[in-house]
Amino acid sequence: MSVLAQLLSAVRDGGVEVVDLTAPLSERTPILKLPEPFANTTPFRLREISRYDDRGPAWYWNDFEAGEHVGTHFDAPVHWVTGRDGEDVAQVPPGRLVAPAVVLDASARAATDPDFLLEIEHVRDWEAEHGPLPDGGWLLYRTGWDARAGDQDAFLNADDTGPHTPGISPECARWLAEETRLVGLGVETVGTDAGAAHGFEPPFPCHSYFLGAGKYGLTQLRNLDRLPARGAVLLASPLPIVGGSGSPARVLALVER
Ligand SMILES: O=C(O)C(=O)c1ccccc1S
Ligand SMILES: [Mn+2]
Repeated sequence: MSVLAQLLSAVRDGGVEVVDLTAPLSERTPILKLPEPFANTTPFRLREISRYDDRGPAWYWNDFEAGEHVGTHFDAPVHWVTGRDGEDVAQVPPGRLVAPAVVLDASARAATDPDFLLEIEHVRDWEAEHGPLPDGGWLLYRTGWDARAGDQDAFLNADDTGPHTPGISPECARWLAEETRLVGLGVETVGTDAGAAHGFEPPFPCHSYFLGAGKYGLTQLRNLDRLPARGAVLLASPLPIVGGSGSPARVLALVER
């Protein structure tokens, strides 16, 4: 039996579970809010064209509008100034969209400290227990933040000092981006950087270092608690928007049960 036939058989018999890591996309999907004077993205919105009526008797269809960086979405290198000469989302090689994924669980720390930042030592501790980060793979950073995704205010968790959501320190972001062979970073929060990252050096270090290194980001993931620390295969499916900086994406994980 071919490898692909074995995979399909395993999916059908439950030996391999397909776990959906994608948040539902609707007008209630939380969006990033940048402070003045910066421009902001457009929330997701459906606009009905017809629904089996005189506008179209036998068909239902909609237009939709949304920013590239709304909901569960893919960040391409060109999204950041450090990656301005890199791939746009249509240029990402399809072979890089199927890759191993590991999960680093910091949910307990994030539960007590919404500004928690992952440091190199935390990753080293994870590797000591679970083995090395995967060559050409994704680091999925589990914080439990997906539980807040149904409430924009709770998800962004902002006060008069700005958003407070967990992330990665500049030092750790640089090390992960420039000194490991990861393909990208996936998170549960609204963006790959911590809520306070506008005040870091460099600002938004995960964007700056990962996209500057020709790597990718995935945001607003969910169900990371259903994945093993290592062994899952991640399938990321951004739309190939020509010239685009990213795209809403369906993200699936294959997990052996
Ligand atoms: O890539 C994103 O969705 C994102 O988080 C972002 C977008 C634009 C500006 C800053 C940030 S921090
Ligand atoms: Mn983005």
